[in-house]
Amino acid sequence: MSTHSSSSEKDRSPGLTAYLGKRILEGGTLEQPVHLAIGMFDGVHVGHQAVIHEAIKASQAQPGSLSGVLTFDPHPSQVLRPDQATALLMPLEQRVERMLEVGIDKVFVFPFTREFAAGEASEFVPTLRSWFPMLKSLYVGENFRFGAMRSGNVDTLTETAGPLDIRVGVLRRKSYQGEPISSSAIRASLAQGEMSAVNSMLGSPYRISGTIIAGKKVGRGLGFPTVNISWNPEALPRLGVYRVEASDMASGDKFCGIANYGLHPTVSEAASPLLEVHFLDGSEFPTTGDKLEVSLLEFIRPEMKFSSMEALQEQIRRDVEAVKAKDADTNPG
Ligand SMILES: Cc1cc2nc3c(=O)[nH]c(=O)nc-3n(C[C@H](O)[C@H](O)[C@H](O)COP(=O)(O)O)c2cc1C
Ligand SMILES: Nc1ncnc2c1ncn2[C@@H]1O[C@H](COP(=O)(O)OP(=O)(O)OP(=O)(O)O)[C@@H](O)[C@H]1O
Repeated sequence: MSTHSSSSEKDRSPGLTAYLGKRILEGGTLEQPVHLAIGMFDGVHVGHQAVIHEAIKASQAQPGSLSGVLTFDPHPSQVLRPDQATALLMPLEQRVERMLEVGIDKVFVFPFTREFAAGEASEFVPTLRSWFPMLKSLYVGENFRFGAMRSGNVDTLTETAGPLDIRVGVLRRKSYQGEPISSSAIRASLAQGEMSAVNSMLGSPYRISGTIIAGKKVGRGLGFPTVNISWNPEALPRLGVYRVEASDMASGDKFCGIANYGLHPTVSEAASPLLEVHFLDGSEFPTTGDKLEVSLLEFIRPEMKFSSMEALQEQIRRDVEAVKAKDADTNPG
């Protein structure tokens, strides 16, 4: 995307937005050879990463070219069936950040509209060419569908790209335990608390980032002080207790911890789930206002309503012992 784009270039690319690092560039076409991975990429899972790596490899083999991801926002389900919209694993900003971490040069976000969805499949590649005049290659998974009624598939893509001298790379679907990895499979495992499956399919621990907000200080009375994280995901993890690793986003300091994601029905039932973390080691803990990243490593048990605060306290004591033992196993010495 040219930073010096003229107004006529802007006219030709309605709303295509490119993210490069933290900088957001609006409008313009990309006047540079580019190799593109295409898709929604919610979660940026291991299968998505394989597709993205193909675009990176292609650009490395062609000096002077860029690797890019072309993705869409909002999610098609929000536009086409808003009453049953897909609950996403991550907001757009986190998705873009993950794709940049994976090593892509730029992320291009195109607004997904009903009009775009109704476009003929045969027009898809020519449209891409109008946004990226020097488009060299495209990478998708074998299940990629596009165009009106999802009528376009990898064959349509190859047939329409060939005459424009654009190479198409199609990747076999990556699997986990014999089943294809997909954003939907990860959402289902997350709802079941199957963190080993979630984290394996994602290729790295499921991460939450949020600011620490003030709590009611009940945890302190229980003997297990917690920090509350402001976080409202679309795809909900199973309510319960987790072994976590927390990282202070300003200092980078890491802390082993135990978290409860739930409604804390024993104390007073909350209207919506809250994530709270009790740190197990260190002394200078992050506090209210700090930004924290929390990785959910393992599901320990479901949240329960206890008959007394003493019973809850006793259970948390056991949870903490269990988590410390697992941490010791994971990081011996
Ligand atoms: C490891 C851990 C496990 C917890 N498990 C439960 C539980 O099973 N049921 C429950 O009602 N509350 C549970 N809680 C939540 C406590 O009730 C919570 O710490 C307290 O409500 C904190 O409120 P505050 O942040 O406003 O001080 C748990 C908290 C922690 C840290
Ligand atoms: N397991 C996989 N292995 C390789 N490529 C994949 C895999 N899953 C998806 N892709 C490809 O990655 C791109 C983005 O995938 P997309 O987000 O559209 O689908 P998905 O992960 O299957 O999600 P959903 O479950 O929501 O359909 C597409 O090109 C798709 O074909």
